[in-house]
Parts: sequence; structure tokens; C-alpha cells
Amino acid sequence: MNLPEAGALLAAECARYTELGWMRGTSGNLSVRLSDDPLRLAVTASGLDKGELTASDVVEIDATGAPVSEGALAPSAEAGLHGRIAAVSGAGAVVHVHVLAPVLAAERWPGGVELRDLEMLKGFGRAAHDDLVTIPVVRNSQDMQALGDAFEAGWRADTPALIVARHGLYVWGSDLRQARHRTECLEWLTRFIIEA
Ligand SMILES: CSCCC(=O)C(=O)COP(=O)(O)O
Ligand SMILES: [Zn+2]
Repeated sequence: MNLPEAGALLAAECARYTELGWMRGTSGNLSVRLSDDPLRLAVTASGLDKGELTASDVVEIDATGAPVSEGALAPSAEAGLHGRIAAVSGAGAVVHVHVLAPVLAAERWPGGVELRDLEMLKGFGRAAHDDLVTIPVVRNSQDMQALGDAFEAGWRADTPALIVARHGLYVWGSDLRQARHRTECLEWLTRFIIEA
């Protein structure tokens, strides 16, 4: 996939999340893998209304989140965490949304949000009757190295999500569609345990 193709996909995907109310204001950011070796991602540009992106509102970054070339647009302020997640997990796409339920769940269970015996776990890539699925929670930081270290310390290959406390949700998958399906299911799951 080249950068303009990735940009068109990311813009369309952001519009869907905005419709759901999960990218309020200028919140949220998405990335998709462009190449493996060296690792390159297309990430949404920083500070824009994510519901109004065009195919050119993306930036090519390396595994550290740094732009690979000079350009007018800055990559997402959270590009470094996208790069780290993609590098560690092998994900093809990473979603970050400011959806409320996971953040509320992390406020209630700051040591990790536990889910068990719920059919929607299947949509998250787990069995409905898995013993226990724990979504890791990390403290918020403006330092992407610190956030990346915290992510990596709690990372498990079978749990493609991370909640950043008082901030938002990260979910990843093999491509943008799988990451979206997982995000939608995890939003349902965390809303369920909050409301239950
Ligand atoms: C009101 S959004 C604050 C920044 C943030 O958390 C976010 O997700 C958007 O940052 P970006 O640099 O990707 O626009
Ligand atoms: Zn954010």
C-alpha cells in the first residue's frame, strides 16, 4: 500500500469513528502499516478534525514515530506509541479513540480491566468462555517513550488492546477493518461491565 492509498483508507475510517462520537474535537488517531523492513506507518496528522480528513492528511513515520521526510503536516502527537505497538505486536493497523467506556472502566479498575464469559469476546479475537481476559491499563503521559515502555511491559500477544488512563483506548489488528471490529466489541464489553 502506498501513502495516498493509506491516506484514503485512514480518512474514511476516521469518518466512521467520528460518526460514532469516538473522535470528538480533534481527538484520536489511526495508523496503518506501509512496509515491514524497514517498518513504516502512515499515521493521521496532528491536531486536525478527524471527521474531515482528506487522503493527504497523513504522514509517513518510522518505528519511533518520527516523520521520514520533511512536510507541512506534523504526525500525530501519539505517533511514537503507534510505532511501538506496531513494532512489538506486528499489527498492520492501530486505532486510538477517545471512547468513554474503557476510560471509565480503567478509572474503576486501574490495575487492569477484567472480562470473562461474554459472547462479544469472540469479536475481540478470544473465546467467549476464555477464563479471563485482562485489558492492561497504563498511566497517561506526554512522553511516548514512557508510554511505549509501559505498553511493552504489559503486552501479551493474545490481548490486542491498551487503555491509557484518563485518556483513551488503543486497539490493533492485522488491518484497519479487524482493528475496528475489535474496537467496537471492546467498547461494548467495557460498557457492559461499567453498566452491570
Ligand atoms: C483533544 S485531543 C488531545 C490529543 C490526543 O489525545 C489525541 O488523541 C489527538 O492527538 P493528535 O496529535 O493525533 O491530533
Ligand atoms: Zn489521544
